[in-house]
Amino acid sequence: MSMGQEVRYRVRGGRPLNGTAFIQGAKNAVLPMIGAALLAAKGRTVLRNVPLIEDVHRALELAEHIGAKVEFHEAERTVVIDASQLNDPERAVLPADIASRFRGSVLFVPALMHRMGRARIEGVGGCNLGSRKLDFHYRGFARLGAEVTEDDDRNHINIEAGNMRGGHLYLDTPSHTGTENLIMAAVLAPGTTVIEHAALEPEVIDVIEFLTRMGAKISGGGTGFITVEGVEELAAVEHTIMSDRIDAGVFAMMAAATGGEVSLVGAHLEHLGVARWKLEQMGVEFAQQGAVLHVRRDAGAPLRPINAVTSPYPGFATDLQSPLMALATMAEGESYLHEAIYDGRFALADELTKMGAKIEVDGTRAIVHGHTALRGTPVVAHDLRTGAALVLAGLVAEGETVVAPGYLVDRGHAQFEKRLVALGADVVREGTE
Ligand SMILES: CC(=O)N[C@H]1[C@@H](OP(=O)(O)OP(=O)(O)OC[C@H]2O[C@@H](n3ccc(=O)[nH]c3=O)[C@H](O)[C@@H]2O)O[C@H](CO)[C@@H](O)[C@@H]1O
Ligand SMILES: C=C(OP(=O)(O)O)C(=O)O
Repeated sequence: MSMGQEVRYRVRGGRPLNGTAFIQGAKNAVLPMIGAALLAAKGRTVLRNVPLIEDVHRALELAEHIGAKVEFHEAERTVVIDASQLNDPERAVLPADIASRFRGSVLFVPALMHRMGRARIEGVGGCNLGSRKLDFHYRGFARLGAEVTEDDDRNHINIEAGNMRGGHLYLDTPSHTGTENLIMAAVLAPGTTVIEHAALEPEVIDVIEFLTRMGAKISGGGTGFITVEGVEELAAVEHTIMSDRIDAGVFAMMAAATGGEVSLVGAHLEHLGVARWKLEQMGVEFAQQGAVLHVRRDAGAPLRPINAVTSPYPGFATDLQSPLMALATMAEGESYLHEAIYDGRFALADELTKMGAKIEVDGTRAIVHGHTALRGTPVVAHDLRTGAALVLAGLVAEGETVVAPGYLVDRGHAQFEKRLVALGADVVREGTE
């Protein structure tokens, strides 16, 4: 990593978004798939529609660090992974300097356990959203036969895989990466594994499809009750990653905020779950035209306020709660938001307040008093979705909004500046990482 000037997004508001945007491949599908590709002891995996985001760069660095050969053909959005040489247990380490920059690093643990017999986790990152534990993951690995211990002095986690075998697992809440990680831990463990209270997110289904193509035996995806029959080995295969529903939701809300009309290539309305209905109630019009989602909002009609509570899929996605809060500042009346997944996602309220919004926060509930005119000012992206939400706010604010650190936006949105400029926005991304 070269340390240049910090990346920031400079946004000047007042232009409606119009035209066509390409929705990227899903961040939350590609990260587990890179982890899954490392389970294949022979051959080369080809992943298509890979988003050009920082989290993917970190994941590929991590894959190389543990001994995989990786090619990222960026123009083709294609990653080729050869994991045949993962045989040095000394390298079965997730070092803090890479792994603490993204949460998806924890998705490498099953491959380390199965291929190298052990895993050492020196750090796991991701967005700073309050308390985010990994206890479901570790408890599940232990029930499958691994020995999980923590270094008292440094908070490092050591996992000895030993003889893994199927087991009966459950999740306290339907954790997204928890479900993926337990499936990946079970696919090569002899015997039958049952995972109760599993996540239903479309990305989890896409990961199950990918693993199934590799030769895994998984049933019950999308039902909350998953059964895995362990197999002896998995093959390297080709897979095209589904489109990113959060990226699609952000672009739809940007079109709504600015009173524009956009075609989102690759976006699927059914993947938005409850978010679709909430946005329609606010006055956003959707039309699915085959594999293209058309979104418009009549600039002459006021945006209506909304109530939303975040919950696992198909509930309102927590990752869309931040842009919804920004959009709610533009609605005529009081909106109520309840963040039921994370206890630290309302740092955005203070940043929007700097721009002129009126938001009352009480723990994990917020009331947004709209409509308020927003004005541009320097604001802090505390996490990825806060960053995207502040860019959204900047698109309607008077004057210039400067959003930093831009790295957090780049963690999850590919070529954000280019795609927004193509829609007519005045956005400049400056600085280098
Ligand atoms: C890389 C990835 O896919 N990230 C997504 C994934 O994160 P991630 O998979 O980390 O989110 P989870 O679904 O696991 O988290 C849900 C809740 O469960 C808690 N929890 C989770 C695991 C655990 O072992 N113990 C525990 O207490 C978390 O702190 C959180 O409050 O799903 C989130 C919820 O849809 C999204 O916001 C993230 O974008
Ligand atoms: C919380 C998010 O990501 P991560 O789980 O990778 O931190 C997110 O995508 O908004």
